[in-house]
Amino acid sequence: MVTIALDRVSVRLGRRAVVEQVSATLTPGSLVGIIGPNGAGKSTLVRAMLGLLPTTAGTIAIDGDPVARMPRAAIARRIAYLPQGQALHWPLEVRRVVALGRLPHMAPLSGLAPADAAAIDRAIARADIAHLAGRTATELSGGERARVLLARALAVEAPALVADEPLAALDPGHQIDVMRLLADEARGGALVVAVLHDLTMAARYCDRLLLMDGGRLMADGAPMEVLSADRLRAVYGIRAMVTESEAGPMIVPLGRAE
Ligand SMILES: Nc1ncnc2c1ncn2[C@@H]1O[C@H](COP(=O)(O)OP(=O)(O)OP(=O)(O)O)[C@@H](O)[C@H]1O
Repeated sequence: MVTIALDRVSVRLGRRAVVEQVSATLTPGSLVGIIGPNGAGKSTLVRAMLGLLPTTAGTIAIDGDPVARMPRAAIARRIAYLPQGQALHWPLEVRRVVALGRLPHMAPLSGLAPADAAAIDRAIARADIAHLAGRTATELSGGERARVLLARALAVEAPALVADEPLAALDPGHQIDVMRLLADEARGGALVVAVLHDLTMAARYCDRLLLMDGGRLMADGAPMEVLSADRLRAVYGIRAMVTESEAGPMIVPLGRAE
């Protein structure tokens, strides 16, 4: 189980204040969506949570330990990370890419143990890429590559998963599969944090949404409390239909707000 506690977190990049005074406690067993317009500071916030960027003020703690003082490998074992839009540069076989997810558990220069192989198999099955396992990673489509990288993050089998735009490049069927998978991880006790742009998916599958704008946390709560038409107008500058369908909530952008 992992809890990530953010206390008045601010991050500056260069001279720009990108995240300002964000406080939230993210608890195990929940799927937390981070939403907000382009440039709102979502990726910066998640990178700070993982200790990849220093905070300029405030503190971030993982299970009470300040991230700033945790060794990188210890964080990597606690929180699996699927970065935004990551490229694959080496012509590795897909299974070997997924196997990289086991690195945080391996001693230097040691090979894969049977437990590692089993975790890799589980991740390949869950990300629905068994048919790609023998392919060369650099020769995949954008959506196939995205699922391989998700499998690599799942192979860590960490108690928390942070996924930055895990739906980008996926077709509608695989978007649903991935949201279900993230929700299942949370039902199993994991803390799952996902940066999302699809508001319907966010509303349907997330337990809680953090809405960011201009580096600030504008709303934090149950999806349909956060996603009011007024707030979507104020934050995204859109007119949107917010409604319930038999399949769950639906948020349909209708146009730019006048
Ligand atoms: N290295 C940097 N130096 C200065 N500003 C930066 C740097 N990296 C990002 N920024 C700025 O910080 C702001 C937040 O960026 P961030 O990537 O966190 O936004 P985001 O909410 O994830 O956006 P998107 O939805 O477009 O991915 C943006 O205005 C961006 O231009």
